[in-house]
Formats: sequence, C-alpha cells, structure tokens
Amino acid sequence: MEKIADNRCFGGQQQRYRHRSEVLDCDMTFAIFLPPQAEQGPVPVLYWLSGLTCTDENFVQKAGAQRVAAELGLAIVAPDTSPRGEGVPDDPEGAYDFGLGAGFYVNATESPWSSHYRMEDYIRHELPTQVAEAFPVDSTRCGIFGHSMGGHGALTLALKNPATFQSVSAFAPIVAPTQCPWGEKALSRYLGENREHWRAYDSCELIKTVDDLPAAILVDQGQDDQFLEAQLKPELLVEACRQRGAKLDLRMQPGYDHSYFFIATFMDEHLRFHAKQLAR
Ligand SMILES: N[C@@H](CCC(=O)N[C@@H](CS)C(=O)NCC(=O)O)C(=O)O
Repeated sequence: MEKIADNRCFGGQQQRYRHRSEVLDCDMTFAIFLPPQAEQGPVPVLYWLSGLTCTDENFVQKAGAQRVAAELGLAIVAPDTSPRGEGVPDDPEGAYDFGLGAGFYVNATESPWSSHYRMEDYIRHELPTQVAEAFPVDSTRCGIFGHSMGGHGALTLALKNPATFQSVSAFAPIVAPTQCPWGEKALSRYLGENREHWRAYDSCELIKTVDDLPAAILVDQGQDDQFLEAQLKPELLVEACRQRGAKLDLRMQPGYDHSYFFIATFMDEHLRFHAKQLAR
C-alpha cells in the first residue's frame, strides 16, 4: 500500500492510498479520513460509496464530512467506483453509466466484465481487510453509506452483510435497479439477461428476503432531484419496508437536487446517525 496524499484536516488526517487489488486484478486508489481520536486507539469506521462518474476524490472534496467526523471520532473510507487501468474494459461507447466509474458494487458474471468488475467482493472483503491491517480502526464497529449508485451499494451490502456493516444510510439511492434504466442497463450487462440473478442486487427485493434487517435505515432524497421519478423511485423502498416491517426514515427534502450540495447539507446528520448506531 502506497501513500499518495496526506493532509491535516480538523485535527485528523485526510489521506489517499494506492494499493493492489487481487479481487479486481488492478491497482486501486482509496481515501481515508482518520479523526484525531485515532491517535489514541481504534475508532469506528464508515465506508462511503460514491455514485456514477465519481472516483475516491469527489466525496473527500465536496461532502464536507471531515469536521463532524473529527468531532465524533469516525474514520471514513471512500473507495473508487469501479476497477481502473490498463486492461480494464469500459463501455464501448464510453457512456457515463456503465463500465469505468459505474461498477454498481456487483460481482459481474458476464464476459468481458467478470475478470475485473467484482466490486461487491472488493468492498465487503478485500478493502476492509486491508484497511483493518493498516489503520487504527475498530472493524467490529463499521457502517456503510453512499449516494445514488453508491446508495444502492450501501443498502444492498448492508442487507447482505449485517455482521460486517452494522449501520446504513443513503443519499438519493437507486433503491430498485431491477426497475429503472440505469440498473437495467448495468445488471443486464454485468450479470446477463436472466433477471432472477439481478434480485441479489436490488434492495427492495433483499428487504423482503433477508433474515436480519438493519435496526434503522436513514435515507435523504432531494425533491427536485432530476433522477427522482425515472431512476431513484424511493416509494418502492417505502413499500418494501412497509411490507416487511423494516424501520426506514425517508426524508424528502424540498428544493434539493442530486448534487453534492444536497449531500453536504445533510452529511452531519448522517454521521451522527451512524455514530449513534455504532456506539456501545
Ligand atoms: N454525468 C451525469 C450525471 C452523473 C451524476 O449526477 N453523478 C453523480 C452521482 S450519480 C455525482 O456525484 N457526480 C459527480 C460529482 O458531482 O462530483 C449526467 O450528465 O447526467
């Protein structure tokens, strides 16, 4: 693991690393914020999953999470959104919503994607293992959150791995990728045309079937989000949670769009939500 940036920030350190991912078969970069409390001992850790077109840098520069993370003593890891580099295939037309920057946090099964696009295993196993070895984080207190495609990633990973991720929240998540154009495009190519295989990557489907539900799910959604009706469809998550009796706090935020200005506005409340869930 090679450190490629290190800046003091609110008494902690905002750092960036390059490392080898065997799972993705390429080199990857990720960001980590270490709060001041990490100098004294292991701190709880949150994983932030970004949306389409992002790298590990968008969140670090635009979400404004460091001040309150430093106050609460939370580390935050922000991975990239897809495998990258020489030999990693991209969308043939260079579209923004598939291929590079659009890994959708799935393990692809279809050629040519399956050799590198294994973001689910990267996020749930390989990256947390390497982070736990290299940094003073307490992996028994670990949460996950994200935006849009990353909100989908956070919800599905938390629902499938409740022992690993004990708290979950999302900003403008794609809640049902089996029922929207972004998801249908990505899942049909990464996983093939059999829609049965897509269900393992749809939070609304998972909520109906998983054994252990999260104690609470916090979701913020801008009411003026340009992707709200066609892609995000939070009403499907509300209905799935209602049917299963899952505890969802969906907050529709009037006037807010899909951008990091929206995310930054409510970031503090998400960090406090996770700190409370992970406190013991
Ligand atoms: N580029 C796309 C929009 C993609 C988009 O909105 N990406 C969101 C995540 S889904 C984002 O966070 N973009 C990067 C940024 O704002 O820093 C378009 O033209 O429609």
